[in-house]
Amino acid sequence: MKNLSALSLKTHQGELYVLDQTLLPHQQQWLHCTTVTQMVTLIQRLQLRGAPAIGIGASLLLAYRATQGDSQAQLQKDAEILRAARPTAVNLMNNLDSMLEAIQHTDFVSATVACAEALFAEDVALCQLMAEHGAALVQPNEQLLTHCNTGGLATAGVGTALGVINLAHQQGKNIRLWVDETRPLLQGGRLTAWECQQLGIPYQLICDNMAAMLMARGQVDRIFVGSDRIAANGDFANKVGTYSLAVLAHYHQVPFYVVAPHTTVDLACADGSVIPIEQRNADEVRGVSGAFGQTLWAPEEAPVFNPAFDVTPANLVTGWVLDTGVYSQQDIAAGVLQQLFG
Ligand SMILES: CSC[C@H]1O[C@H](OP(=O)(O)O)[C@H](O)[C@@H]1O
Repeated sequence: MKNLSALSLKTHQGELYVLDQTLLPHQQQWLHCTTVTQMVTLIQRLQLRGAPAIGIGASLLLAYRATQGDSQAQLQKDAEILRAARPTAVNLMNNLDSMLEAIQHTDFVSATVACAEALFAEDVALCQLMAEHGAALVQPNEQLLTHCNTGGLATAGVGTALGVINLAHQQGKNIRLWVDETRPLLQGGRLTAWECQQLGIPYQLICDNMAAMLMARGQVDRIFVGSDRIAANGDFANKVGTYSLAVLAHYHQVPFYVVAPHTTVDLACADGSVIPIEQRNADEVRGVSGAFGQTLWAPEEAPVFNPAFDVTPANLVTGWVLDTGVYSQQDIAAGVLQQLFG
C-alpha cells in the first residue's frame, strides 16, 4: 500500500494507523491497526468514527490483511465481520461491497489494495466538491451552526459540513460558527472545536439546548450538518439531535442543509423509517465522556435511551449538498437521487 494521509487515518510503509478520537482534544495517539478484531473495536468505541472514515478505515484494513497473506475466503468472512461493526453509516457497507468485488479477482492482493486506495482518493475528491458547492451558498458575515463532527476527522478529505464551513472561511466570507457540543459523546465540543482551532475558524461552543435561543434571537443564518445515510426520498440519518435542530430551523425559517458524498445515499432505503438506528451503551448518557475516561453523574442504574442517530424528514431540509451539486426539495421529490445514482 502506498503512503496515505488523512487527519484520522494514515498508512506508512504498508502499515495502517488510526488516530484515537476518544482521546482528542487533549491527547493525540496513533494506534497501529493490524487485525479485523482491532478495527471492529476501534469503530465500535468511536476511536475511528465518521461515516466516510469508517468505510475507508475498514477497507484499508482488509487490503492490509490481503498483503499479509489472508485467503480470499478469510477476507470475505472479515468483510462481513466489519460490516456489522456499526449499522447506520451506509458508507461502511458500500465500501465493503466494493472491496468484496476486488477480493473476487485472481490477483486479489493487488485488486484489494488498489480498491482501498481508490476509495480513499475518491473521498478526498468528493469532500472538495461538496465544500465548493456548499461554500457558494454562504453569504458574507453569516453566523453558521453545525452539529457533531463532520470535518477531516470523519472523512479522508476536508470533511462534509465542516469542509463547507472551512472553505467559506478560507474564501474570506467572515463567517462565525456555533458548534453544538453534541451530547452524549461530545463530537462537537471535543472534535469540531479541535478542528476549528487547527483551521482558525472563529467558533463558539454551545450546549445542544442553546441552539433554539440563538435562532430565536436571529443569530443563526444557516445550518450545515452531515449524514450517515440518505434515503431515496431525501430523509436522512445523522447524529442524534439533528432532527430537533431541523425542527427548530423550520420554525425559525433558518436554511438547513445536509452535506454528504453520494456514497452516503442508500436508494435501497425508500424513506427514513427503514434506516437502522444504532442503540449505544447506556453509560454514555449516564456520564460525561472526557478524554480520560467516563465520569458518571447519573445513578449507575438509571434507565437510559441512547440512540446514536435520529432521522430528519426531507420536508425539513432546505437543500442537499452532495459532491454532484446542491438539490432542493423539488429536485428530490422529482427523483434526482434515483436519476443520479440509480
Ligand atoms: C461526515 S461524518 C457523518 C456523521 O458521522 C457521525 O457519527 P459518529 O460520530 O457516530 O460516527 C455524525 O453523525 C456525522 O454527522
